[in-house]
Amino acid sequence: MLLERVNTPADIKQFSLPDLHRLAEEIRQFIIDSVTKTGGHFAPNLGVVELTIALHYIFDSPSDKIIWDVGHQSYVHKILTGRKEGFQHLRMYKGMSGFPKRSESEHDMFDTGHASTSISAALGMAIGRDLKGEKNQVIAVIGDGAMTGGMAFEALNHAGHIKKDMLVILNDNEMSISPNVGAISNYLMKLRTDPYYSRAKADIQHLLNKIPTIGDKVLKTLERVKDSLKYLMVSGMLFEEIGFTYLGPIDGHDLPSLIESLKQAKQTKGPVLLHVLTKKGKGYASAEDAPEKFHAVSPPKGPTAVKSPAPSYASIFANTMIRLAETDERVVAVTPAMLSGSGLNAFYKQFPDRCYDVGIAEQHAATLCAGLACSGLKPVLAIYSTFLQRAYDQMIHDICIQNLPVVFAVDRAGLVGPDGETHQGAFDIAYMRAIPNIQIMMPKDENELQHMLYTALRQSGPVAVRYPRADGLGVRLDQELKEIPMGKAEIIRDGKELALLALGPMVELAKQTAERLEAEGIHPMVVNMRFVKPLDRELLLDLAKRRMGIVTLEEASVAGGMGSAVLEFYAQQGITDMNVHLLGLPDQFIEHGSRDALLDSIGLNVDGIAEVVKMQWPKRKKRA
Ligand SMILES: Cc1ncc(C[n+]2csc(CCOP(=O)(O)OP(=O)(O)O)c2C)c(N)n1
Ligand SMILES: CC(=O)[C@@H](O)[C@H](O)COP(=O)(O)O
Ligand SMILES: [Mg+2]
Repeated sequence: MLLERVNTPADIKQFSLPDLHRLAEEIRQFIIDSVTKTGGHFAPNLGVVELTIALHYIFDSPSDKIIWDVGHQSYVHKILTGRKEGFQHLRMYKGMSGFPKRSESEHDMFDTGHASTSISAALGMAIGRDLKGEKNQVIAVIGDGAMTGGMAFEALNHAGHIKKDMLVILNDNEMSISPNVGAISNYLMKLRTDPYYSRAKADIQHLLNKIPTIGDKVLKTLERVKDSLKYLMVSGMLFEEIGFTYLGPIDGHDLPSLIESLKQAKQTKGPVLLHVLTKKGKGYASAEDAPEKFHAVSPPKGPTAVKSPAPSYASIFANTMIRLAETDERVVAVTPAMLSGSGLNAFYKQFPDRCYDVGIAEQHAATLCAGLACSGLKPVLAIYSTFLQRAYDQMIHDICIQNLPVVFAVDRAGLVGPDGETHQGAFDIAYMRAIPNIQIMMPKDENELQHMLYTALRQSGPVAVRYPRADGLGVRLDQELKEIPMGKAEIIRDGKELALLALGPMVELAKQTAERLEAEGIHPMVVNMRFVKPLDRELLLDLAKRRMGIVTLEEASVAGGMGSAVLEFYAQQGITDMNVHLLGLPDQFIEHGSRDALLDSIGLNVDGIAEVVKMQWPKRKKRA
């Protein structure tokens, strides 16, 4: 096995072309065998096997810097840079990350996870190199999906202007997670499929090469002729127009042309964009046929695993959206490239003109919703908590200042697990709560989610409904959707002495903890807070009147979270002697791992909460 001999990129430099082909086959099989066992991003990595081998064959990592946009396609890079063994624990707690991590390897130049950052980072490294008088290469590998992100164009705009030597490799497989969307994607299609342009370009190049050494002047003229022909044949060579040398498109699975093109790119001054055509899922038939389904795969459920009978929150969101859209034609859904992740495929099928996948463009998605609301529609922005971070100013400037009725369906709120720090939905309560006019709620289960969505669409201003990346509790779904009184909490069980104020999935945890404490003579009240903004003032004042201690529970950053809101409330009321303890996500980025392992690691479990309660209220006697 050649792969056994590869522990650093230098190990492949001496390989012959047949060796490199064999290595590609071995790596592809390694990914299939390993990732189908552990779960992880699958089709994207099968699509970049040859590209990554060619990159490490031509460039010298880590002195040459390779940045992987999104980074979900960096498994081949990790295999070639000495981390084969890490795949046994891919994305597991304390195991290898599924994304590039500077802390993991000297070959990982930039931590990624969110899309469209690689060109900016690469340009920064190119400027840094030149200021320090260094000579290394800088390469950004960005997919056609990530290229729909506005930030990518901000970087292209800057790079094309200041003309630093750098290489952008556009890995074009016509897919985002779903089929890629937008005019840029159509443009790339034209470049991909315009045989006339690529043939004529080859003919001209052949002609130029055939003419014995000719004076620079003539060569420059002929180059201009070639370029103007290029312009003529593919109108507005977008990348050339903004200052890049465009190379390609080339077959991203053909090692000789990859190697040849990378050599050419390496010798070309200024910013270069190499357009590489790949097949997402290459080498695994079902992934090639269904790259969306195989974008990421889950580990096989063990023989003993019981399939949860409960639907996922995302599926409840999607089904409720269909119900709401059927009865109100103003309801419109918008998603920034997460159609399947948000569960909206069926909605799109039923309402194709009321469902917009805008590409990886969260800022645009938010302000599009503002425009839709201004025209009297009821837009629902289906967006992951972590990706909503991209649209923070749009929330404030375009939606909340104008107090527009936009519903934010904030999915993946709380710990998402294996995707780690870049994807945990930790901060949305803190970053939304400070914005005037917005209302924020979170259901305790899937039945309450459907009622909250119904309630949110009946509000006259912006509302966020946040829910986790999880299956529901398997509770019965009410047939009739009903309005939940805004700002009204639900007392699950009364109690004495202290109250557990819980949000979302923490309500179930609070109930289990209360049962545990009963046996220890402690009888906590359990409250389903339902709302972060507005808080249930009446409830909080009553707790103060009853001299109750409080433990707040949320799967969100404690800093700025629901607990902070409770503290602020009492402070504003001049009630200064409340015993309030805040539990939630600590002031650190939460790494990858299963959600349960992560909750245990921060003590957000029955044991952890019970410990805090007994510490805070130690005086209870044990039952005789
Ligand atoms: C800002 C942001 N929005 C959404 C996502 C979710 N996401 C992860 S990969 C992906 C598609 C990327 O497509 P492309 O760049 O073409 O890579 P491919 O999977 O095709 O290799 C999306 C939308 C993300 N990582 N970051
Ligand atoms: C890399 C990326 O950002 C997406 O593929 C993300 O991992 C999807 O997350 P879900 O699996 O929660 O839909
Ligand atoms: Mg793609």
